[in-house]
Amino acid sequence: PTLPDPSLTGVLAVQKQAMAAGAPGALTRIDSGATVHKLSMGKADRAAGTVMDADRRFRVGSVSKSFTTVVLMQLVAEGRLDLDAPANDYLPRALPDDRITVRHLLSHRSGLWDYTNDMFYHTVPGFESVRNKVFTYQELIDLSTAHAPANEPGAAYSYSNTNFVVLGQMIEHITGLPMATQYEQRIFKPLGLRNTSYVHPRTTLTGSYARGYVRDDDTTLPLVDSTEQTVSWAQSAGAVISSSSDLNRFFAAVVTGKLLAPEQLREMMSMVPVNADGTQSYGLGLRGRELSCGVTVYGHTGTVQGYYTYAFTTADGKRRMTSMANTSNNGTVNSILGGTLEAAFCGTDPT
Ligand SMILES: CC1(C)S[C@@H]2[C@H](NC(=O)CCCC[C@H](NC(=O)C[NH3+])C(=O)[O-])C(=O)N2[C@H]1C(=O)[O-]
Repeated sequence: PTLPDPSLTGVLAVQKQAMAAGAPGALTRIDSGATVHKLSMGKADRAAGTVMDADRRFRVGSVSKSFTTVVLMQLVAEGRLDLDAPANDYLPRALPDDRITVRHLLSHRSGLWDYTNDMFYHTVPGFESVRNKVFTYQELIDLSTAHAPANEPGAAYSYSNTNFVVLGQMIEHITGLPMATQYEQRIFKPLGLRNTSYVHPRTTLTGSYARGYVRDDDTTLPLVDSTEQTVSWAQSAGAVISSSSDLNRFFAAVVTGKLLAPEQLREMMSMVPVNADGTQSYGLGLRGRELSCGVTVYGHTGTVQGYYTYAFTTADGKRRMTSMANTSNNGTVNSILGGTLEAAFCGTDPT
């Protein structure tokens, strides 16, 4: 089906509402065939008064999970591991349950507890206590396995950062190479993603970037500048830095088979509904969203201190959109920002 034209007034209205709800700034980039739309407003740096623009780099949070999945699925294609084998076959230290498979990890069905539930129970104190910390994968996994699992392996979808920390440890254990090298050699370089990097545990962003501001649980307190952090609490689950143009190029490359062989792409895009009305689904390190105009888009969302991200593409890669608001711990902003999907793919304006 041909898509309605994007509604640029709709994107601007969503961004305006996100700022009214507390975001210092917002950006959106839509690539529709050869046409590019770049829309931004507000501030990239509150203290300096620097205005936002759509080319700035930012922390993408869990959009990183789709990058980690591509590396893992390339290893599957190379015969280095089997999706339905026990994860313990490929790890330096066994998880408590041998029944957890590689596929369970990629689809958030392992039941492994998400250690960030405890780590960030109190948002700003939790963040301040880890922002300069460097964790090993094993330290994070041990934080998780100190808790009972959320479900039996394969029995339910329960999103957990732990799954993609285990996958990062697995990839490094199998290949003997750091994730940074894998991302660079298998994705960033081949696609020419010049605004994308994995600099863990370095805390600084380079080039032109947006600063991020996390809101305190006490919303009467000022925003906290959370731009500089190691993101070591997430690593292969959330530490990639990128830009709207690079994320649009990445997801178009994924769905058009530039990075994965047909079999692995089919597996990655095999979506399972994760909400009551089936409009939200999860495949392997990939989210699916069915929109009001009947189109399903594929990509990932991200929430990291100071940054909300939506990065999605149509199945044929012809239209893709990335939007970002530079605040977090503000659910209203996050759900408002999700309105850029309807504007970009269905041409609708927010109510
Ligand atoms: C499933 C999600 C939403 S959470 C998961 C991951 N982000 C995190 O786990 C960070 C959680 C703490 C973020 C922090 N919140 C608190 O501290 C709350 N007390 C804030 O808002 O700055 C990511 O990214 N994913 C999102 C995703 O996949 O969309």
